[in-house]
Amino acid sequence: MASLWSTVLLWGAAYAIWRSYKIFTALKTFKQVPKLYCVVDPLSILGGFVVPRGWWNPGSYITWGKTDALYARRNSETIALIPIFVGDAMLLSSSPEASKDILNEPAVWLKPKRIMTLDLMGENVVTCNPPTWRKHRKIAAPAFDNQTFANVWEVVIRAYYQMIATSDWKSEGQVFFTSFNGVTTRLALLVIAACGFNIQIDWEKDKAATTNLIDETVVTVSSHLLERAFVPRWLFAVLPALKPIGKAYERFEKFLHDEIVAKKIELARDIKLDGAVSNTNKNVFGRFVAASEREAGQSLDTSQIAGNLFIFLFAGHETTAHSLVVTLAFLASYPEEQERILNHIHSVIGDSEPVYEHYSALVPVLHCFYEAIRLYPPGWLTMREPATDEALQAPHLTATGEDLVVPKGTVIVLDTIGACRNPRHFPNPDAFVPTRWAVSEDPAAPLPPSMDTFLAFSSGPRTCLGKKFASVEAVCFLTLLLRDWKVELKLEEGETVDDWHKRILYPKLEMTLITGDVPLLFTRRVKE
Ligand code: HEM
Repeated sequence: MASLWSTVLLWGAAYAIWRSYKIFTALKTFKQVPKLYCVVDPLSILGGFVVPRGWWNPGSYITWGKTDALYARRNSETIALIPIFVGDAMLLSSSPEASKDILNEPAVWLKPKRIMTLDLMGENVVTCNPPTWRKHRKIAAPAFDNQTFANVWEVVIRAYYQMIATSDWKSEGQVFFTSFNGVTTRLALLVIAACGFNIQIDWEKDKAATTNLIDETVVTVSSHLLERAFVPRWLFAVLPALKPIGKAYERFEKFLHDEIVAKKIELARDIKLDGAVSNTNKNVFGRFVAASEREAGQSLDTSQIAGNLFIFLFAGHETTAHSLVVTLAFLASYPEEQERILNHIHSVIGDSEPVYEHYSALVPVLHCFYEAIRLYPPGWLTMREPATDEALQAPHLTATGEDLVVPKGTVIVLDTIGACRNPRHFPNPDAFVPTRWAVSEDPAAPLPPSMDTFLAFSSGPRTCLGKKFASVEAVCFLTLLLRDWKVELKLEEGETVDDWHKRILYPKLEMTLITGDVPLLFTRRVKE
């Protein structure tokens, strides 16, 4: 027994000396920036799930409502997080300029290994680094073009009319949803399934067994990514609660592989017939496989194509759904903004149905979406690490004003919440002001924020591939919904709009940022 104790003590002492050395080195390395001590690396599984949030865990500092004070109080837009017991020191920055410089050089500032957990069905454009990333991006980018966006518009219109034909919306003039999140989640799923994979799912669950199975599979796969990414695979075969998730993933992967093989055969047949690889598919899936086949010698294999298609499902579903529900929550909170947008919608579409050609004229609707994403960015952080020691320079980046030297392999967390509420770039940062995105006719008025330093869709060569996909979806849905329905909050007795926001919109920071259930009241507008 005594020898067990002495072994434990010996190992404990060795660990303590090693940790002290690591902490000492980190303090020396990051001398230009303020420090924040934490129990464990806040972005590790331990930091995220085991150590509860609180002052003892700086996970809570990267959380809601704290970031402005975090940086302002320390007079620095970068902070070093120093874990005492487990993990490596990392930097946290809300500097839009430094983020822009980092994101502009994807071959220098790499995505860290921990992001690779999203390689669930194969290597893909989101997770890999240059030079492999260039190959994925070159093939994926053409799949997101005007033909795809026009298809997104058509699919949203179809989904909207299916939605308002359901019993929920048929009641006398007013509809109250205790959680509108379910509605936007269904919309985003239908759109990504149809435009991404050519899977046509109806708004209401189909009675036919085959359609229902596809619907269930897509819903299960897209809503259990966190478990699939972090829970060991063998547990999906053992634990009853995880078995249906494991099965859905297997089904979906098989479905993707079968479809890819079928598409490749179809394309090969087309080449034989007219010598060209078809590019007439409206959905991302068909365009993606065709783009890959055109890259003779550089094409992606079946698992890489499946990996990319799967990641589009993840990237395009929850993000868009939550952004839409938050936009509606803000428009319900600011009736005068809603009225302004409604007048604009009428001025653009008149009495006709909105068509994709209206999209660019509906830019004030898009600005509401941008402003909601600025305040509640679904991609709430971005991580990078330099391939070699790198120096960064930006206003207020460090407390001393010196350059920030980031040693090779150090993770820098680009704090999107902090950057999107940075008062130097967004005056009155916590307020919902969609007009800040518009170019004013008054030459003396400030310019709208630059897209290069707006991090909600990231920026630079790796900017979100689905930015316009999501924007078209949002503008079309908001245009239809606001044209036909007035959206309002239902405040509790004595509650202010601010109180409602704190109660309802307080977000959870998981793989993406999501709010609590958003209750909204819709009143049918009377046609004049
Ligand atoms: C409101 C909706 C969306 C938001 C806020 C959003 C945000 C982001 C952000 C912040 C990134 C950068 C991630 C990083 O570098 O770590 C990103 C990348 C990406 N997004 Fe989106 N996204 C949205 C919708 C979509 C949609 C609809 C799709 C596809 C259908 C999509 C596909 C992608 C892809 C493929 C990348 C990786 C690009 C690359 O690394 O080259 N996103 N998105």
